[in-house]
Amino acid sequence: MSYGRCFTAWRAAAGSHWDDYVRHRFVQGMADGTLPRAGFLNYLVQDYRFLIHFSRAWALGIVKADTLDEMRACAATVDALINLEMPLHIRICGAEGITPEALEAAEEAPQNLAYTRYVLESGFSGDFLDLLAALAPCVLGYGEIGARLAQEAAPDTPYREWIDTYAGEDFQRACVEAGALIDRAVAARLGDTPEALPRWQALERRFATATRLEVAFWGLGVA
Ligand SMILES: Cc1ncc(C[n+]2csc(CCO)c2C)c(N)n1
Repeated sequence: MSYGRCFTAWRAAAGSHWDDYVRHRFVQGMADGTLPRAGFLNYLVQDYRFLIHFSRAWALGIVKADTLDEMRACAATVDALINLEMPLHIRICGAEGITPEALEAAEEAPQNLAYTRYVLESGFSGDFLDLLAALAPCVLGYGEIGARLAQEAAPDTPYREWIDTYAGEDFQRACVEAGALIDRAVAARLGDTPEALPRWQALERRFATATRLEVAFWGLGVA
């Protein structure tokens, strides 16, 4: 599965941080079923707050966009996050005995603070491309993880629902669209050979930083 030209280049520039993210012990534990449930639940509770901030970050994308096409893509992601992913999270947590009140009351972990505020800050002080570079590892990394685990995971892993969500057609299509949005946005602002510009390295660095923050976030779920 290809998520576009910029993603392919930024992922390569992130070097070993990318593999640390998509092949993290947490991910491998979901694949073989050995990830302890308590760790997964701690991750889920933190992820609830994370998704609220990411909804805000995509909404900031609407503010920072230059064209209706870009605004529409960001608005569609905000809608999917708030009206599809958040209710799913609340349902999965509910099935585990975690009430919406408990989700609301949970204290935000430093790893969560660092990552979500880094992404929001990228958008506040930067432009649309800075924001997209900071947002990209989240969407496209989970797309890559879902697609791989759908092939490699143990048939009886208790994390099958999580894997199927991110491996599924709907989410994979959203990843292809996010990759295409990034490619279009970069081409419109930086032209056809963006790799030659100093700006490109700053975007690569932002992508790599967000990737490192994803690695730290998995740490919330493993002892
Ligand atoms: C720590 C963490 N990283 C990535 C995701 C996945 N994710 C978060 S928002 C979104 C949709 C558009 O950005 C997706 C796919 C997650 N749930 N938690």
